[in-house]
Parts: sequence; C-alpha cells; structure tokens
Amino acid sequence: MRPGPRVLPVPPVAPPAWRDRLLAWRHRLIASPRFQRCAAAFPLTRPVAQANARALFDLCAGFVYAQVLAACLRVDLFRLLADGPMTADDLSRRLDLAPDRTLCLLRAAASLGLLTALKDGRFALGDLGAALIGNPSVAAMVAHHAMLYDDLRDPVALLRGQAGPTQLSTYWAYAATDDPAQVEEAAVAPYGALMGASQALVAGDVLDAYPLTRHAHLLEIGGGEGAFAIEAARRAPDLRVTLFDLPPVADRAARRFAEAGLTGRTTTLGGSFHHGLPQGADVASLVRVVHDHDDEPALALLKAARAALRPGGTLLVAEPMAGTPGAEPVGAYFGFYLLAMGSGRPRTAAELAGLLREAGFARVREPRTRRPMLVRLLAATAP
Ligand SMILES: CC(C)=CCC/C(C)=C/CC/C(C)=C/C=C/C(C)=C/C=C/C=C(C)/C=C/C=C(C)/C=C/C=C(C)/C=C/CC(C)(C)O
Ligand SMILES: C[S@@+](CC[C@H](N)C(=O)[O-])C[C@H]1O[C@@H](n2cnc3c(N)ncnc32)[C@H](O)[C@@H]1O
Repeated sequence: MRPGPRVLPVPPVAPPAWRDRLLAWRHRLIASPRFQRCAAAFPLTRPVAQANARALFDLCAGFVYAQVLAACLRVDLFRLLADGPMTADDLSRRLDLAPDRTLCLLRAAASLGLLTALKDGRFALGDLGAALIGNPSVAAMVAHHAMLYDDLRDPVALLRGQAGPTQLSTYWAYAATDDPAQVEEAAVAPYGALMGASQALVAGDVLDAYPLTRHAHLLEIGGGEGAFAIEAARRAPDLRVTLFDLPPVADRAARRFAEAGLTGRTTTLGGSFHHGLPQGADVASLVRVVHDHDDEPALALLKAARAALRPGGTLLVAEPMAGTPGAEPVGAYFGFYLLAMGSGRPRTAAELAGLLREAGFARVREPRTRRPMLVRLLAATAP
C-alpha cells in the first residue's frame, strides 16, 4: 500500500465538550424515524426535511444520473436537438431506439435539466444539455468514466489498497511505472487526447488570471500535447516556450506546434522530470500535474522547478484543488479518481502553498481564476 499523505496539524484548542454533546443530541434526533416523520409533517420543518430526503436520494441515485448523461452523449442526443425541438417519435427513429425506451431516456434527461419537455409534447435542449454542446471535452470525460466506475466497484477495497490493478492506472501509463521515461507512444495517445481536448476548460481561465505577456520564456512542465502552451504563445506573441514531457508525449506536442505554425518559438524536450528539468526560463507552469503525485515526488518536482527557474522567476501551479468553497465535492471526485489511478491526491491551496514554501519558493499568492471549481492557480516566486 502506498504511504498516506502527511497528517495536517490539529488545531491546538479543543472544542468545548458541551458542543460535542449538543452535536450528538442533534444527530440522535435526526436519526430518529419518529422525528423524521414529525419533521416531514410539521409545516415549518417540512421544507428542510424534504430537501434532506432529496439530497440523500440524489446521493443514492448519482450513478444512475451519470449513466443517463453517458447515454445521451453516446447517442449524440444534444447535437440532434441543437437545431430545434423534436417529437419523441422522431427521436426514436433518429436514435434507432424503441419508442418506450426513447421516452424513458428523454424523460430522465428532462428531469435532470439536460432537456426540456415542452407543453406540446416535444423535447428541446435544456440549459445543461445546451452548455454541453459548447464543451465537447466533457463528453470525452464522461466516456472515460466507464473505467473509473469499474475501478470504484468496491470502494472499500480501493480505500484499503486491496483492489488490485485498476483500469485507470493502466490508462495513465506514467502512474503505475517506476520509469515513466520508458512509456511508449501507444500508451500516451489516449490520455494525451483527453487532456488536450479538456484544456479548453482550463487554459483560458489560467491565462486570464495570470497573463504571460511580461515574461520571456515559459517552461511548460508535463505540458502534454501542448494545448496550454499553444494558447499561452497565442496570447503572448513574444513568449518563447519549452515544453517538457515524457518522450512520446513531447513528440506529439512537437507535431501540434508545427501544425499551429509555432515551430520558430517553441522547443519540445522529452524526458522524466524526476531526473531534472531544463534550466533558464523566467516562468514555469505545472498545469494539472502536481495532484498526480504523492507528497514526496511532488515536493521533489517543485524543487526541480525552482532550480530550473532564473532567480526571481515564477512558478504557476494550476489544478483543481480540494476544499474549494462551493465546489467541495469536486475535491472528493479527484480524491477517489486519483486513488483509482494509484498515485497522487488533490491538495488544498494551503497544502500546495506549504509544499511550495518547503521547496524554497519565497512568495506564494493565488491569482483568482474565473471557475475555481475547474482550476485554481498559485503563483510562487523563486528566490
Ligand atoms: C441568456 C440565457 C439564454 C440564459 C441564461 C442562463 C445562463 C446564464 C446559463 C449559463 C450558460 C453557461 C455559460 C453555461 C456554462 C457551462 C459550463 C462552462 C459548464 C462546464 C462544465 C464543466 C464540466 C462538467 C467539467 C467536468 C470536468 C471533469 C469531469 C474533469 C475531469 C478531469 C479529469 C478526470 C482529469 C484527470 C487528470 C488527472 C489524472 C487528475 O491528472
Ligand atoms: C494529467 S496530465 C496533464 C497534461 C497537461 N498539463 C494538461 O493539463 O492538459 C499530466 C502530464 O504529466 C506528464 N508526466 C507524468 N509523469 C511525468 C514525468 N515523470 N516526466 C515528465 N512528464 C510527466 C504526462 O505525460 C502528462 O502529459
């Protein structure tokens, strides 16, 4: 079993005993079936009782909701409806599904806000279905969740480290090997494509929060197939970019740079960052990289990034973070995702800032991103 994360310091002041007793009394009350019945009947508590019952039902049914979304995407329902509402019969023919099964899917999708059931009986896109059309990478994310759900079949075995080899540890080929530099082209292509596509949800938000125009040379560490680097270069026309990733990934990025007409001011280097990084950039980025690694290799990576930067250079760490206000379950998602992958964990901004200081960075700040649920950003200054 891999070593657990470092334990955070416990606050020195113990909560007063009366607070624990009050909490225990509250929980005994809520657990009582009689109280639940009374709360559901009494007009003042009824809305809270109903909201709690609904929240628990949603937790029980979450997998079904996710599979309704997966089915809609598999049959391309949202794009079919992009030109306007359709009847269930028309959709049944277009989807090649029996009429009753089509209605089952359409009603489920409407109940989840993916579609809207119109009064005339036709079905239109709902706001959530419409938003998905503008985010095609989410469909790829949903499709690859088939592996995650298989790996989560026995969540307790996973938590105990007794689940055996997982599909995600094979998919993310660098996670399960002692020597990532030996990973081959066929093993990186699927995750490279997924990451490249989903940069559409990330790169703009990071570069809006921290424009790179004041910098001369970006080192994009674990830069994948170059989607973030290409967007950075597009927004900062004088920026030189060095992308560092595993050899077959760096080769794929080189092809993307050539396609984007950026060969003149981009370089790609293949290798493992566990063996050092190219020197001399005045800004470096780790986008969705640190959370893949347990604390010890993550700290070593941050130290290597500091050593690679010019004095006064800036390291950007961008990824979804645990404990993000209003998006706490996103941290839970990545916690279990990375458990299934077999390496890393989502960290709070404070934990990441602590690691950055331990790695020798002098000043750590958090430029605000627009959608912190998807990505947050820390900027750290090398001494
Ligand atoms: C005026 C009108 C017509 C309407 C008003 C109503 C209104 C304002 C509507 C809003 C419309 C709007 C702008 C919607 C925007 C919606 C967006 C941007 C939705 C975005 C959704 C993003 C999702 C669901 C992202 C999901 C991401 C996932 C699941 C990411 C997974 C990442 C993984 C697995 C990464 C793995 C990498 C590793 C291994 C951890 O390193
Ligand atoms: C989750 S992906 C993120 C890719 C990209 N930064 C993005 O956000 O789309 C992690 C990246 O780190 C790279 N990586 C993992 N281990 C590495 C290592 N030891 N040396 C260099 N790159 C590595 C992977 O090949 C992959 O491209």
